Amino acid sequence: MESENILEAKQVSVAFRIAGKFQKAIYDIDLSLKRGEVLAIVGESGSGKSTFATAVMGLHNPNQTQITGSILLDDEEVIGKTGDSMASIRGSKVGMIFQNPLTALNPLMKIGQQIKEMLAVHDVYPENQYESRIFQLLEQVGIPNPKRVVNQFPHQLSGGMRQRVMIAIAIANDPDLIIADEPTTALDVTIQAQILDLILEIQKKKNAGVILITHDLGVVAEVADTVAVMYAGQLVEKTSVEELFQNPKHPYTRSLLRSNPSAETVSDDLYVIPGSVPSLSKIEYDKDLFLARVPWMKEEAQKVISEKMTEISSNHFVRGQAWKKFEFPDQKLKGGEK
Ligand SMILES: Nc1ncnc2c1ncn2[C@@H]1O[C@H](COP(=O)(O)OP(=O)(O)OP(=O)(O)O)[C@@H](O)[C@H]1O
Repeated sequence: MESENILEAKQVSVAFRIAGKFQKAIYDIDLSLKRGEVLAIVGESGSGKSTFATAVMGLHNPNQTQITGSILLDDEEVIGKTGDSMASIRGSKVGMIFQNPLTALNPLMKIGQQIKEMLAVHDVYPENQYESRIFQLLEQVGIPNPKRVVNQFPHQLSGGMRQRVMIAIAIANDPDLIIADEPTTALDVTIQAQILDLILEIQKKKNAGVILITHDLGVVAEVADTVAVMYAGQLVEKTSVEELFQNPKHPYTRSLLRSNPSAETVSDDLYVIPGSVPSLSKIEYDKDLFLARVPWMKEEAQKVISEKMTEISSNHFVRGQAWKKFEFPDQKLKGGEK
């Protein structure tokens, strides 16, 4: 029987070998995703979102990376799998859409051939169906004139068309989980909504799970069911999209929401989080990671951040206790909110 959760990640940590020693980039990530749902992972650049996604895909170099914990994809353990055994999962159970199609696609190979290679790695479709499947996919992702496109190279297509091709490759073998890592960042604003709609259309049709990695909280509000906020390699808050926007708790989440342009913030009041995510060598988990980023947190609150996530209400998880004492400094907001 199909398991309800397509992804079940428990206590996932990833460390990279840097200058001869392993340094952790993500710590004890617990995340799960049901079929048919969209999980958004948000956080600033360097917070560890892609490192987690790459672990789910089994794409980290095993000689340079230590991964611990458990990642079940449709009940099958991914951690520890390499080579052919991982390749057979990748593509058939999980497909990934990368930020930049130009670097993800092979510049020297025709589009049709690239899709065919993906089909050939798996036994989902028999060889005599490859050609019809390629055309079916190109049509599904909205490529006009697929007959011409199969014989073209990536550089001959526009950015939006390249991203559509990458989506076709990612879904070629009908994966149950689609990971989209900033799938629209490299595209023109006008094309962004079309690509996002396409991903969601495919997701609904297949009842697939989607992990959407994005900086764009507007997109999150629109499409996500669950949101996980990451900072410096840890999850700091995880809950339903409604709860996150209506009742954010962690000081870092609240700073992120304040720093995003939205209907509620007057543009002059847009908050800028000071500093940036610390580099791996500077992350010290026995010290307060948030001090530099949320500087007005009360002194006692700064001391009580623990490393544990607690379920503060049904399905609402927050790291530490500091949120209980956190107050934003006065900021002018529309509607007189303080
Ligand atoms: N292969 C690697 N070797 C060493 N360090 C790495 C490697 N990949 C990522 N890192 C480091 O791990 C941390 C997390 O990076 P990651 O790319 O996962 O963040 P991110 O949240 O996805 O950022 P972005 O939004 O910019 O993609 C960063 O400090 C990054 O420099």
